[in-house]
This record gives sequence, C-alpha cells and structure tokens, in this order.
Amino acid sequence: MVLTVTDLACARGPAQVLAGVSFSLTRGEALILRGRNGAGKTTLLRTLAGLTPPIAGTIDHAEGAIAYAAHADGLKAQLSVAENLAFWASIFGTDTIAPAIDAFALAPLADRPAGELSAGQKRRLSLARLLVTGRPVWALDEPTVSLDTENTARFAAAVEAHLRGGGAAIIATHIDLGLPTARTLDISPFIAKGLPAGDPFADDPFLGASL
Ligand SMILES: Nc1ncnc2c1ncn2[C@@H]1O[C@H](COP(=O)(O)OP(=O)(O)OP(=O)(O)O)[C@@H](O)[C@H]1O
Repeated sequence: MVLTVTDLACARGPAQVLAGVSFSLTRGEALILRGRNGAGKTTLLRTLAGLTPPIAGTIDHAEGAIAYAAHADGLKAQLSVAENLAFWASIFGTDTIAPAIDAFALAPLADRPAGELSAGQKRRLSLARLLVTGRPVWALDEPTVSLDTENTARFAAAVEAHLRGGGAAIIATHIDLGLPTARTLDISPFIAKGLPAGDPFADDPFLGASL
C-alpha cells in the first residue's frame, strides 16, 4: 500500500466535517472522490496532505509520498513557465522538466511569465508541477477546472502514465475523467452528523446576499 487511511475524522475550522473514513491505495491505483458541494472532499485531501491535522484515525504513507494540487494554482507569477517548473524541480530534486513540459504541451508557453497565462494555461502549468515532484501519490482537488476537452484528455493521460509508472492518485472531481481502472469513493456516508446539510449556497456570503 502507498496510502492507508483508517477511521479518519477530519475538521475544517472549528467544525468536524467527516468521520469514519477508511480506504487504501496501492501502486497503480486511482481513487475518485465523489460527494456534493460541501461534503468534505477538499477537507479530506487537505488532511491527507498534512495541512490540517486529523481529529481521529490514522493516515499511513511513506514520508514525502504525497503531492497535493489544490484549487489554487500556486504559481510564481513573475517566473516563466519553464522557470516555475525548474524551481519546483530544484525543490524536489528532479533532474528534468522536459516530461512535464511535454505532458501538458507547454513548450510554446515556456518563456511566458506565469502571471500572463490564461486560467486554463495556468492550470496546465500547475498540474505539470506534479511530474517534477517525483512523488508517488497525487492528491488532486478538482484538477480539470478551466481545462478544455483536449487538455482534460492530456491530464487523464498524465494520470494514466503516472499509474503505469507505479504511482497512485486520489482525485476529487465532479466530471468523468475516463480513467477505466479508477475506483470511486463516495464520501457522503462519512459526513459528520450535525453538519448543516441543507442549502449548498448557505455558506456562500456572495450568493447568499444576491439570491
Ligand atoms: N475555511 C473554512 N473554514 C470553515 N469551514 C470551511 C472552510 N472551508 C470549507 N468549510 C466548510 O467545510 C465543509 C466541507 O467543505 P469542503 O471544501 O471540504 O467540501 P467539498 O466537498 O470539497 O466541496 P466542493 O465540491 O464545493 O468543492 C463545508 O461545510 C464548508 O462550508
């Protein structure tokens, strides 16, 4: 196993969001996280990535196994596409950025500052960083947001190549990525009791004010 989660309870801020989550991932496996808006997919991924401590339960993996790609792209706006990847390659001790450039067709954009990219181009660069981490477990939060059909397919191909190479992935997404061997984990049964489950817009001040 590259990741084993046992009876995990997760919180976001002061509120418990999930309880009793258990699953495991072996090399070559992808797990798709499903659940309605606000169910706790991001919360689970953040907990797996070590950004939020678990309330209860255990997360077992080798040290430094998880590469987390959040909603936000987290790019260095002043650096070019190639410089962003080279920066992360130096952090993670990777030799080359060429496979990352190729996987997301970034060669024509290599010298452009990241801050001047379109939303989808930024997302491609953000996802390309996964390849330079060299980490076996990709934990991805809505990775295809802003991607067109062609680049969604590129992303799916990158995940499949990662799995073939002995990696694993856990991916929160509302779309069908077309990964034939992926398993699905619906986190709905693990939503902690007592969490408000009603209006999905209730916790959004902008939408709440405008409706
Ligand atoms: N920064 C925060 N502080 C407190 N509570 C939060 C915070 N962010 C999210 N929450 C709450 O935590 C719960 C789980 O949210 P989370 O983002 O994990 O859901 P999700 O399944 O990823 O949703 P989505 O599909 O909309 O991305 C929700 O009730 C949400 O309102």
